[in-house]
Amino acid sequence: MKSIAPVITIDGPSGSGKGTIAGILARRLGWNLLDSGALYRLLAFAAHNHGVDLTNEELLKKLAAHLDVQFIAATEGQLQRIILEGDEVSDVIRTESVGSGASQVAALPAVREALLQRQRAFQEAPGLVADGRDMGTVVFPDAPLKIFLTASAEERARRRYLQLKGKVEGVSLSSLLDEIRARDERDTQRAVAPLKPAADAIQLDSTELSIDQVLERIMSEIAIRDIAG
Ligand SMILES: Nc1ncnc2c1ncn2[C@@H]1O[C@H](COP(=O)(O)OP(=O)(O)OP(=O)(O)O)[C@@H](O)[C@H]1O
Ligand SMILES: Nc1ccn([C@H]2C[C@H](O)[C@@H](COP(=O)(O)O)O2)c(=O)n1
Repeated sequence: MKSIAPVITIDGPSGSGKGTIAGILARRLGWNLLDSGALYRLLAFAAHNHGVDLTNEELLKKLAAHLDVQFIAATEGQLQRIILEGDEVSDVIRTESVGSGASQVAALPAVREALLQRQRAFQEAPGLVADGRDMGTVVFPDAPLKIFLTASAEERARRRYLQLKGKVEGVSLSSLLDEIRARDERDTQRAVAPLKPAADAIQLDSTELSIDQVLERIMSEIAIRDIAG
């Protein structure tokens, strides 16, 4: 009988630290990693390249179903790499404007449906750490550990500012805060798979916590559940 690999889901708003924590956790456990936000970002980026309007649900659904993407797992000293249609796009999909486009296409039911199986295919042995907005509520509802990671909008904007300062020209704290609030509004208010904690999720506010403190809390939940062997 095929055994089902365990999944740890980490959902939460933009800038709460999901991707950072999920990446470290996956490496520490030796598990697979699903950065589901990257799929929505890739779709928005590909739509822009192919001249597809971000409101054209029918065309976006087709594009999502045929997205030619490759995730190359992180190695010692090298972060995960993402290849779209043969080109490395790991960095270019991380801008706030691609994030905003991703948030728009993510509100379309046909797009979410088209990406569902692609996300579930990441559930392979020995286990999966999946981060996004609906990992615990929709994509992996049976996950044995679900984390809902938050932080205040001000702290998330501050973190993003520190991340982008010196790399992106003209970045400002107040515009980042506005963009984060707009994205929160769209992600929590949409009709399909809105951002919300699963009923059985552990809620973790990281506003006052360091990355190591967040990891420590999650590792203790993993130990309590005995899910990582
Ligand atoms: N607890 C923390 N304390 C301080 N900085 C943090 C913490 N967690 C994450 N960060 C930093 O905040 C920034 C945003 O984190 P990250 O990209 O992981 O957020 P995210 O929730 O995945 O965002 P998005 O959903 O937009 O991809 C990164 O620079 C990261 O190093
Ligand atoms: N499971 C997911 C993951 C992401 N999205 C949407 C909403 C986000 O604003 C956008 C970009 O995600 P990020 O890379 O910032 O995590 O994609 C979603 O709806 N569901």
